[in-house]
Amino acid sequence: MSEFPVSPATRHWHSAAPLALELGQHLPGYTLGYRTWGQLSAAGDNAVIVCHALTGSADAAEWWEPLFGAGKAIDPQRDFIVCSNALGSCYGSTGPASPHPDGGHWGTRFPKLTIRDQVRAQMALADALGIRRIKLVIGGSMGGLQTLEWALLDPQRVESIAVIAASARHSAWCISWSEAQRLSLRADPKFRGGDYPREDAPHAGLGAARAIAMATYRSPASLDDRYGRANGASVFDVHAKLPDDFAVRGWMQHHAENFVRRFDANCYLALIDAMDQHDVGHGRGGVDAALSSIRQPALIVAISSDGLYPPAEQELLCESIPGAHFLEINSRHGHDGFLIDAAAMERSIAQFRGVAATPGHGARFINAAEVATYAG
Ligand SMILES: CC(=O)SCCNC(=O)CCNC(=O)[C@H](O)C(C)(C)COP(=O)(O)OP(=O)(O)OC[C@H]1O[C@@H](n2cnc3c(N)ncnc32)[C@H](O)[C@@H]1OP(=O)(O)O
Ligand SMILES: N[C@@H](CCO)C(=O)O
Repeated sequence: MSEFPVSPATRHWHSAAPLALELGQHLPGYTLGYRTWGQLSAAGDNAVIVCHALTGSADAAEWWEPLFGAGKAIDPQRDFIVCSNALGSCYGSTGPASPHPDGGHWGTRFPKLTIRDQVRAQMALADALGIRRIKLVIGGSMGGLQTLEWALLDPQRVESIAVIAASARHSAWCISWSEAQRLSLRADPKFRGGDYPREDAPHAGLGAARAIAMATYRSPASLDDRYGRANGASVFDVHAKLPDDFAVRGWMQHHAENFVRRFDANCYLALIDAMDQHDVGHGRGGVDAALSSIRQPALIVAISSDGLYPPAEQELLCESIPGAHFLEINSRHGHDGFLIDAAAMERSIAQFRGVAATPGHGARFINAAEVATYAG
């Protein structure tokens, strides 16, 4: 069982069958922590799969609360909703922090994963739950990368996808930020090449990596609104003792300190490595060939201020996936807008699913043909 904060509602499914991994190794059985909401229909055809972001968990109804509920885009009265913790993470699923079959933890023995491996594990869980048709796969950020792979790996079962704040392949920009985080983590002498004792983990390095990531998840306007000099005294932390105790420093330190209590360093590396490997075109004749083979209705959502996966990357997805719809959320919060401003896309997702008439407030909803002329 995980020492990290797994909600009591999380259930655990164990596969005794090994998982052959894309990069050549295998897992000799694995566990996925997962949660469900609603009832699976007798025909097994009303599933919705929710895929979480890098540090998320199976608790989708909590971190994506604005999308969930009666009459909402994701409705437990209509849908059988499944969210599983990603393989490689530490909220109930097998990852580097999990026990190794031969004793101790997997740690540096954990094999290299890809986004496709994570999705294949989720597909096996869907099989075990008796799911025959999936009405929608939806996810943001890492969850969006998984959603694209779901469409390509399980085309017979997946009926539609909603891909949010994601890209066809990880950009050099994203990979460079991952590397800055790896360098910070590895610079902590307590990291010890990944073979750190559980009770003396590299918290300084992991916290620094999270602080770097937090800046990339927001936008200049978002941080300035909250902590900028125009806000006068609020530029300084409420607990400021020194003239340079800027509030934004306090915010970053707070996130760094919180994160090391809820995440494992090797799991973090496993997940960012998997994200950096992401390329839907790999082994499929290139990005355009892969995307143009997607036959399911697709909703591609961009966050207007996302500097990490900028809207141009979602426009590219939309241009290559036949008939895809492009939606831009007006959010000042950058990449994290898909969490912080989730309410702004709820009606549009409902409309895409055919359960609401209008796209709602705070979002533009345009057809693929219009993307070429879309000026932001
Ligand atoms: C088991 C799990 O937790 S995993 C499942 C949930 N987590 C996820 O899905 C991961 C993704 N989540 C996130 O990245 C974030 O939580 C978000 C994006 C959803 C929410 O972001 P926001 O609500 O905007 O929070 P924000 O980044 O402003 O941080 C607020 C925190 O910073 C603190 N803070 C803000 N300014 C300062 C400051 N100057 N000094 C110190 N602390 C500060 C606040 O007190 C608050 O603390 P709290 O979270 O302990 O209550
Ligand atoms: N803030 C989110 C988004 C990362 O893409 C997370 O930590 O999972």
